[in-house]
Amino acid sequence: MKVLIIDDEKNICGTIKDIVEDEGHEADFALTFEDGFKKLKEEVYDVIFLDIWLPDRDGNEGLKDIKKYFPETEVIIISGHGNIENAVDAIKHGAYDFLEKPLSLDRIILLLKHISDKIELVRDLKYYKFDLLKKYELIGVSDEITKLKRRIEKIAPTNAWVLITGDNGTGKEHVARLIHLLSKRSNQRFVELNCSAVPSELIESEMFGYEKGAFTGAVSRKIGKIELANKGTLFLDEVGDMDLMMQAKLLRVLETFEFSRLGGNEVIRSDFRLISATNKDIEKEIAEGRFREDLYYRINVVPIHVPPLRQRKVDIPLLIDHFLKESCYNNGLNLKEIDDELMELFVEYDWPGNVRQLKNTVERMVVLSESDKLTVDDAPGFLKGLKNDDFEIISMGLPLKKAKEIFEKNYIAKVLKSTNWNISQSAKILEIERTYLHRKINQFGLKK
Ligand SMILES: Nc1ncnc2c1ncn2[C@@H]1O[C@H](COP(=O)(O)OP(=O)(O)OP(=O)(O)O)[C@@H](O)[C@H]1O
Repeated sequence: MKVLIIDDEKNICGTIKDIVEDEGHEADFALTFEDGFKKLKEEVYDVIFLDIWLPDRDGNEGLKDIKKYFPETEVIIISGHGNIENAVDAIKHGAYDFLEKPLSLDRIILLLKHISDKIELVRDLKYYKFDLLKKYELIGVSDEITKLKRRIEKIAPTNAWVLITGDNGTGKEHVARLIHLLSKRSNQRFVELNCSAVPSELIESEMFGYEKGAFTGAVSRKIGKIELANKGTLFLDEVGDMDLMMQAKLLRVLETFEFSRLGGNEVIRSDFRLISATNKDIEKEIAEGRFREDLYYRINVVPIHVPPLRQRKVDIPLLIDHFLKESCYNNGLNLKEIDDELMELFVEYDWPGNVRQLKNTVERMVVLSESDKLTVDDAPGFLKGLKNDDFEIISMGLPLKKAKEIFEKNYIAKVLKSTNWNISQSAKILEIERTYLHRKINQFGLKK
């Protein structure tokens, strides 16, 4: 650490400087506030020992200036005997602690140790947060993703409740975690409850927790997710799958922020920010009587829609690049590349399982392939369209003409492969003219 001592008594400066240096830190001193403030503008100091009685500036006023311009620097006030009230006041204005004259060697050492631990902790936390922000960065340059990023940046620092919609694997949880990380609650917990993975009889105890003996098997108290999310973010994934009885119970908590653990009487308050996600069309669920309209209006303050990957194909190469780097790094492998032909296949495909399917496909190929350059040969069948189930490549949502074309291309490729590219034989099987087959081969860009 770098320490500055501001005191008009030279021997006090000298004593503290020696102790600080003995503890392995760097120290410097100034005999006037003006001189000290000048040094602060020139160097970054972690700690300042500041005399409360200085000839050129009242210590408390000086403290306010320091905290205003250098808020991260910790200030320890040095007060004379009988000045404790002033020192206490200084703590209210942001001083870390105070030292009384005559100075105690042990106390200075202890204060230095506490501040250095604190700085290390803050630094670790910053690195940890930086890692998390990198992990949950939204990869993509499409208009859709750019708009999404802008919306997230705008709403994340507010306390507004968010409902994220989108198909499976589009990145709804990814977005929810990013909102939390960019929010003022990011130092608190992000608590996830998947409403579809938990059987409905268990969901209540997961949500509210229970007291010991609340039911058979409740051998000790369990804190529920709502309570755990106090001061943080509660993420209700697949909220559209929740049954009507649970919806009523949830709505009550969302209106009052109060609940009790199962089998308990104590009323517990929890201050959480709610982010929900669903792949269902909630308005349709409401129309069909499976979702409460009042609950929908509560949870859907800010709607966020994550579009399917097939509507933002320009993002595919970037996502591939990101997942390649990530999975090579995670598996301790050299960085692998994808050749142009394979990249074309990736971009052409419609990814019904969205980003998750793309990520899993890249990971699988990285792990299974021996070479550092991934080619069409490494691609799974559904990408090559050469597997038995040719229909697998025809994703839902395609116009019939496009679907027919994909089928035609794959079927012809398959027949050609089965005859080892004997054109006459293939044309016979397909019951078409050889010239027509040649035209199709050219049209689809088929290669042996
Ligand atoms: N834009 C993106 N950039 C980087 N990674 C992404 C992006 N979108 C999704 N992912 C990654 O893809 C995977 C699937 O995303 P996620 O689990 O958030 O989807 P989901 O919509 O919540 O899925 P489900 O509906 O099945 O719960 C995750 O590993 C996620 O980190």
